[in-house]
Amino acid sequence: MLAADRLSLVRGGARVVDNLSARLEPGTITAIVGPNGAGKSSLLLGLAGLLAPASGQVTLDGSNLADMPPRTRAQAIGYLPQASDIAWDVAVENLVALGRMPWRDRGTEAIEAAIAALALEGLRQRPASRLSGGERARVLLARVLAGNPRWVLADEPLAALDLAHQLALVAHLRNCARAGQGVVVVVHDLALAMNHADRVLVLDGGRLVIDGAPETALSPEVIAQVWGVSAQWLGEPGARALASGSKRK
Ligand SMILES: Nc1ncnc2c1ncn2[C@@H]1O[C@H](COP(=O)(O)OP(=O)(O)OP(=O)(O)O)[C@@H](O)[C@H]1O
Repeated sequence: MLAADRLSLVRGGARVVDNLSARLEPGTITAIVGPNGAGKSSLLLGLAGLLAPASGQVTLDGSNLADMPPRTRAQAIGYLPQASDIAWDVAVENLVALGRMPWRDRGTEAIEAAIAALALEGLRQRPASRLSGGERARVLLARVLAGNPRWVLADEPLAALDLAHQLALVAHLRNCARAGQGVVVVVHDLALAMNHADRVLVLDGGRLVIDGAPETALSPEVIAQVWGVSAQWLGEPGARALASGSKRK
């Protein structure tokens, strides 16, 4: 269990996550959603133990993350930052292999599994600095998955992907969850959260507005309140589309 307990985070002197409590379950996919600047990325950093709490705490299976040796924490929690660039001219397969750093082993099996999961076989030898945005996103996620973390925390992993790769990645994250890993993703696409998450945390202005099943957390009332948009869900459960109307505020 990864839990935030009355967590507040401060960046640039401002409180960007405010007194937030949530208990995240392994074996599930949790989506964090909210408008721009709501504090989603900051919360993910806090949950990964990469942004120290101003107050409150984050615990992993009851232990305070802040007290955990960085290597132990990195073995347990894999973190994928939002749209990162790759500066080095390292080959894709070597970059994915860097995901084994917390373990200090070769971890060939885990690396091959990650390469296969993100369909990177054809790109193995390509210099990572010469990839498209979507390819880069897949390589960086493969690096996280190669570490076989118990928790996968990914900041907008789907944003740069085309539809086919989005669906493939969602299917892979579902497999991770089925295998017992905890998956936490920041997403902007509310339909992705509605259709594929087990649970949704809605943030606004650093505060947790609602935390619940997608149907509840992403009701038209919540969407109107948080995004200021009149919208309704169309279609069947698991294949819903959001029909948005006018901006309400
Ligand atoms: N490095 C930083 N230093 C200071 N303030 C920051 C920093 N990064 C983000 N912030 C501020 O923290 C607040 C929350 O930002 P955060 O990136 O967590 O929001 P977000 O919900 O992920 O936004 P987005 O949807 O735009 O990615 C914003 O007001 C932002 O300006």
